[in-house]
Amino acid sequence: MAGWSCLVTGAGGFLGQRIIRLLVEERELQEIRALDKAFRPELQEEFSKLQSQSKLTLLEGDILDEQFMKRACQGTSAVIHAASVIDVFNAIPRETIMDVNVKGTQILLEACAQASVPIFIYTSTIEVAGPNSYREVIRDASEDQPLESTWSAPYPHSKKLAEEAVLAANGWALRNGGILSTCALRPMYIYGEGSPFLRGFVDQALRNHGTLPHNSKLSVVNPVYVGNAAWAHVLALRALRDPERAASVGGQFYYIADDTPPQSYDQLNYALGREWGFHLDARRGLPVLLQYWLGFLLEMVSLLLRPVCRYRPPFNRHTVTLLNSVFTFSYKKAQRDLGYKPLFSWEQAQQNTAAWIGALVKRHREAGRAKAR
Ligand SMILES: NC(=O)c1ccc[n+]([C@@H]2O[C@H](COP(=O)([O-])OP(=O)(O)OC[C@H]3O[C@@H](n4cnc5c(N)ncnc54)[C@H](O)[C@@H]3O)[C@@H](O)[C@H]2O)c1
Repeated sequence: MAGWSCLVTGAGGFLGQRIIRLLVEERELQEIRALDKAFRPELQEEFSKLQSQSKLTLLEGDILDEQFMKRACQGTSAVIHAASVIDVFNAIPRETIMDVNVKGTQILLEACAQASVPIFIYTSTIEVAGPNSYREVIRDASEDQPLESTWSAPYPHSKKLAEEAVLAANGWALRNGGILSTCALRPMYIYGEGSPFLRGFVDQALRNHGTLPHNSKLSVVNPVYVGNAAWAHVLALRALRDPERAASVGGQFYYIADDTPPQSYDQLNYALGREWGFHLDARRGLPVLLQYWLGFLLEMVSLLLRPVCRYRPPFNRHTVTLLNSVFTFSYKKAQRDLGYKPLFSWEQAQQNTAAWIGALVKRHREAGRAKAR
């Protein structure tokens, strides 16, 4: 398949950008279409510098726009679908999340069938597998274990439905008589330079004399560095383009982790930020059981207030569970089928991320000094 092209949705996002940066290095890739709702001017400039290596086209638009998606898919050989609305804290209306994550994925699958795009890779999430209870310990789990999120919270629910739709589309007949091959990648929590979650924690700590929140002491997770999560997408693409491997990869899902040591979310933030004087909040938090039932109470308050106003609780049962569970996964299946091996070690990932946090701290201090003048 010499001279092929790839469409990446969500290409302006945290992960999508890294996928684009790796794709430009792929030999034989003639065109990359980077699609997002909007691209920041700095990113546009950065992408324009990549243009010399392969043709990179930016497409700004909504994945819910069927005509736009049909045009975006026309003449492309593969799709990496990373666009999504991520919302753990119920900040975004449920309908928006369901629309973008589920309907958007269905529109894209249909557009691929119409335009005879033979490869579709979906960026799913570990959250489609759970955790469902903070009391259940899941360590080093693999794809053979039947794990499925039972939460009706819009983010995990929508990602689960979208993943199901993608895997069910494996084997679809394409308009040109070809066959669609699909697979889904389920990255762990992703960290690294540009992470919107990490930026939130850093901003919070900067406002709070360097104190990082310490509300997920009990969690044990194995997060993945963004460069490694992006690399897994490139390898999935190579596997589905390889006629010998496509049959075994098509219709499969893969957990994507790396060699980041299992730790709590709090410990991860501390490991990444301690160089800049950040420390964890030393205060004792509420017992998890109490947090859980308080979360339930707050959900009820939000429900009762719905006819009058929109109240967004600071936490709920789902977030308490996410932040307090032992939930770690192995990447052996991705290693076996996709040849996945992390590109970055934990030390490199930590160094890169800490350097980015350092730049945020510096910018914050400079802004403070300018204000004081
Ligand atoms: N960040 C994590 O920890 C994590 C973990 C596991 C899986 N994922 C998955 O990885 C993918 C990328 O996540 P991310 O962390 O880069 O998030 P992100 O928010 O940085 O990127 C998502 C991108 O999708 C775009 N988008 C949203 N709605 C759109 C629409 N209607 N039309 C076009 N573009 C739209 C956004 O503009 C954004 O640039 C998502 O599918 C997410 O579910 C993320």
